[in-house]
Amino acid sequence: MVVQNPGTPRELERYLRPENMAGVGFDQVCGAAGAVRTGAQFNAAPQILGVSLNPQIVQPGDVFLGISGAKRHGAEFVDTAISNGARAIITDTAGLDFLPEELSIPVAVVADVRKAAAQVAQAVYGTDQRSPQLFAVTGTNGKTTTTFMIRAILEALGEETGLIGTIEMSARGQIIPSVLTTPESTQLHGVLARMAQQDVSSVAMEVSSHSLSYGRVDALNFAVAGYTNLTQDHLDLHGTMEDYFQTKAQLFTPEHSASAVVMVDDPYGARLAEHAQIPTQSLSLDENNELADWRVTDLAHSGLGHSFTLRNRDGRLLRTRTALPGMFNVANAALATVMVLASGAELDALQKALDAKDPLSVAVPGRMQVVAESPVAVVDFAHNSDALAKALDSIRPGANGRRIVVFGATGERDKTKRPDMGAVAARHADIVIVTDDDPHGEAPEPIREQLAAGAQGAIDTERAETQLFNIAPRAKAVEFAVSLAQANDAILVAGRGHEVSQDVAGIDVELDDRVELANALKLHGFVTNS
Ligand SMILES: CC(=O)N[C@H]1[C@@H](OP(=O)(O)OP(=O)(O)OC[C@H]2O[C@@H](n3ccc(=O)[nH]c3=O)[C@H](O)[C@@H]2O)O[C@H](CO)[C@@H](O)[C@@H]1O[C@H](C)C(=O)N[C@@H](C)C(=O)N[C@H](CCC(=O)O)C(=O)O
Ligand SMILES: Nc1ncnc2c1ncn2[C@@H]1O[C@H](COP(=O)(O)OP(=O)(O)OP(=O)(O)O)[C@@H](O)[C@H]1O
Repeated sequence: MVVQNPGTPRELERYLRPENMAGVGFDQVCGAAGAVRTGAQFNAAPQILGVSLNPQIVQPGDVFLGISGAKRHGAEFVDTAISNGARAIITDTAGLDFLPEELSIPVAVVADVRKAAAQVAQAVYGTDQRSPQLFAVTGTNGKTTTTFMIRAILEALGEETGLIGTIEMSARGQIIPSVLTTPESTQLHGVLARMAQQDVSSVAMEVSSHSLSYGRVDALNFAVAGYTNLTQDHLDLHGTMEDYFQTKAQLFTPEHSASAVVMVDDPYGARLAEHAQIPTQSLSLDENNELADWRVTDLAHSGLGHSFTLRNRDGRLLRTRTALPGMFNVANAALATVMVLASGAELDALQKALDAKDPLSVAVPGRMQVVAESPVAVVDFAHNSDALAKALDSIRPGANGRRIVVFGATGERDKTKRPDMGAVAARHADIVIVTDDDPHGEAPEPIREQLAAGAQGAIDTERAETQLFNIAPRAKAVEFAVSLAQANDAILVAGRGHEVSQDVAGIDVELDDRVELANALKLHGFVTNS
């Protein structure tokens, strides 16, 4: 079954199951997860065909995992799970209180259902027996881009590949829409078993800090884990940068990964490499960093892209290029290349694949996507300070041209980053237009005001020449940016990248920055690339 556009989460969930499941006895599943059967009346041990922790999308034959969430307990929804075909439930002691006295399916109890979920899924889907080789990429920025590059290199080497990440999942080129950056463990083991059935040999996967916090990647063994960088984001979940770092660091332990490649150009990367618990190769963009195992040297810029040499301390070298703009994409390209090498690829074969197929120039939807050349008009996914600064530095206006930026901030997510995003925009752009991103359930005006206050602070103290505007809705802000632009300017529309809708108070409104920007450019008489 090829799912190009699953219409609902239920259809997607159905796809994430391997085909022709023989089933595993519930007692065997409980044994694997350390779950203890409870209730004398529950003697049956049904065959389990799948796993879900979302009662709404339980599939017939599933074991339903009733987790204790931040807002609700999943066991509250056991009736929904049963009506969708759940054959058994595993929950915690708190969950038992929500179960009706007369229950038609067997129950087992574990101390922590989230932790047990990966073991349950592994037992049901047999991923301990058969799974593709896994590449994990973590870090604040660059995960999606690096995984796209790893997939492209592996394909250039002739492998059948899979991808799991923010934009999409894919198996042998078939696109499977993605809901989370890193899916729930219950879904991950299912999709990996499915990929193994399709003879996918290697999978490049994004590992978010949320997924490490919630144990979504437990019971997976990564051949190579890659670290991009760590800068401020997600403090709503982590509270402090130290907690954020320690969460990411879990990936670089024998429990999760066999080997690692770490960019050591930020202090957290340096710490990670220094205290490595698994074989780790360090990588730096600084050609003078003699402590790094791999360095980027002989950097040359051509057009928007770059060519460079990856040089190891032991004398090995690879010459390659990426057409993607921004020095950060050199970092992503270098990381992807060294990760593939660390997985055992031969240097000569890799060099030939890089030369023949140019895999590091792979287009990544909504990442530094160039919509027009004059003015330079770019849509990018930058949604934190570091990415915004780097994306703005990467767009080059012509002589005497200005940088114009349009951006917002997501509602109900890390609010602490907003003032700094505003300040960064004011420092790196000449015209700053704050607008809406995904407000979710938050009122959009205060979000814009917090961004604008940050920008105003930097204007008052550092850069009086920057002009600031606060404009909503987003389409109007984009059109306003273009109305101000001259042919030698550069416009960056940041924050939403590949996304095609905006979540306003729980309602998805159609909105694609690439379409809005192209339409506005045409309206004002500019030529676009589409
Ligand atoms: C903040 C966060 O990550 N929340 C996750 C967390 O939610 P929670 O603890 O609040 O769960 P809850 O809403 O109390 O629900 C508990 C249980 O009751 C069930 N329930 C709940 C309510 C209801 O009406 N009906 C119902 O059945 C739920 O299905 C669940 O089984 O546990 C849920 C179940 O495991 C996750 O689905 C949920 O992820 C939500 C969807 C989410 O948006 N997560 C994002 C932030 C995330 O994980 N993002 C990262 C990338 C971040 C980045 O880099 O930008 C990712 O990997 O995608
Ligand atoms: N190595 C990097 N360092 C800093 N910024 C980067 C890097 N790579 C990409 N970026 C910036 O971050 C944005 C997001 O890139 P990408 O989607 O590859 O990262 P991500 O880690 O997957 O992000 P997210 O977790 O939010 O989906 C890009 O649009 C770009 O502006």
